[in-house]
Amino acid sequence: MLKRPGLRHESLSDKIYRFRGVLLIVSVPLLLITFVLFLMPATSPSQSLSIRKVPSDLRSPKSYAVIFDAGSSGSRVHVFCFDHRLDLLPIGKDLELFVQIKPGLSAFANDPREAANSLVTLLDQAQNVVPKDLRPKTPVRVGATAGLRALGGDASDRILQAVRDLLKHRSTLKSEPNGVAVIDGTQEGSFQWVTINYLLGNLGKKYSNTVGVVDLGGGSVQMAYAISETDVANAPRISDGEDSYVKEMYLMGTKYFLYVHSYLHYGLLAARAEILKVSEGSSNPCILVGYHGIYKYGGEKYKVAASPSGSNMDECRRVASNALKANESTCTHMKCTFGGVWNGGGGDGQKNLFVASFFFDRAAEAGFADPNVPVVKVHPAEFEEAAKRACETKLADAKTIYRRVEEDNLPFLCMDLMYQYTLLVEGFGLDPWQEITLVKKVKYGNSLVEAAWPLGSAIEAVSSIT
Ligand SMILES: O=c1[nH]cnc2c1ncn2[C@@H]1O[C@H](COP(=O)(O)OP(=O)(O)O)[C@@H](O)[C@H]1O
Ligand SMILES: [Ca+2]
Repeated sequence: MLKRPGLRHESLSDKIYRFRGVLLIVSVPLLLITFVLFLMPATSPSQSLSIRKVPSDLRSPKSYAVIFDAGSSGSRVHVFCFDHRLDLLPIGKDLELFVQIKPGLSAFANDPREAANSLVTLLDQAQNVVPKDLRPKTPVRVGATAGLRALGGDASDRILQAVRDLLKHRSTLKSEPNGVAVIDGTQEGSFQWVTINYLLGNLGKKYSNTVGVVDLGGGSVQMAYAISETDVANAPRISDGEDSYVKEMYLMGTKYFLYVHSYLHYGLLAARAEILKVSEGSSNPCILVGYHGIYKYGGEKYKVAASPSGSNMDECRRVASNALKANESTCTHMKCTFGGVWNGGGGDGQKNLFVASFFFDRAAEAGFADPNVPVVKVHPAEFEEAAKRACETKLADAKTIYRRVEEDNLPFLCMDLMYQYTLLVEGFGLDPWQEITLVKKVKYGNSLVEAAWPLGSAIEAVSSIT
């Protein structure tokens, strides 16, 4: 595991004896370097964050953080307030300020100013809950996820620049050098893991007592869980430019090795496009009968046509599975999820899985999770059962049966639920009857806090203030 470059001592010549003074001078720094290398792990997981409690005398008793989540389907702002022990303090009657709007920044691809302006109401509300004197000390971050990731290049840079300008002119909060940026998927996944484990009170415990997380966004899906140090050695080497599979983190005095991977284009809304591509040119077996239209995603348009005989769960499963490329891609690692991605090796850090975002939303809309209960235990099989029911429904009837589903989403209900089942079981290799926890919010003290990555980012932002 550890690199220990040894010093070779050979007692072969008088020369060495003659130059012993020089050797002594050279060997002291060499020994020091050897000692430093000895302390470093041989495999070098990319380090992501280091969170520690800061003694109260080093900082004010309260620290605020303002985190914007520029998601692919909407923008949100979260404001948190921490005490010196890094516990959450109330903001008003809640433990966070959380406000959201739709659509996300990527919907304004051709108009960066308009994109930035869409954040104004969020910014004003966020700033208003931070006491005036603390604003210049309060970090503000804007993390854009899959929407801008997929947009890429110039368009994304221009939007981010417009957001920087907005913050500069309209806020007195503290900007960090790289505070407005597209965050990479592994960061998003690890922040999500930190959020949930922080709220559950798991940080500082052994890795085997933490929970794993899956976050199904619109554009991408992330999985993250802690693995043992011995499993780190099994992590496949990755080529330049790829994200490393393992992040090393120091949280509340404990070192964790986090397996984390983000799958771009496999968020729920992006996957619709992938599934429609599989059936391109003909009808799609996942679409509720009675629907013909266009699906727009990421600046592209896809023809959507239901099969005249209606949607069919088994055929829908086939196209969903096809879109996931679960079986066809070559897996060069011991075990893969899909698309040739290492599965992390499993283990105790994954036995409890907290599954968030669209998994929760669709389960609630399909009627097998209570939308008013923020944490619900279910089995992947329930997504399949719900898919079966949805796939047997005609669009004309769906409106009255599924009152919680937004009209635009109705034609896709069979597809969404079947995709979610396929992703969990074929993609991530879960047992259909394994218990998983759907999560929207987590109880912390007497309040509920959003189970989303911004809290992890806020914790990092305030713990680096000294
Ligand atoms: O802070 C949050 N609280 C609750 N749900 C959230 C939050 N952030 C995102 N979501 C859920 O995530 C899904 C949308 O994902 P998003 O727009 O963030 O896509 P992305 O993560 O792929 O960019 C929706 O189901 C939305 O309700
Ligand atoms: Ca998200």
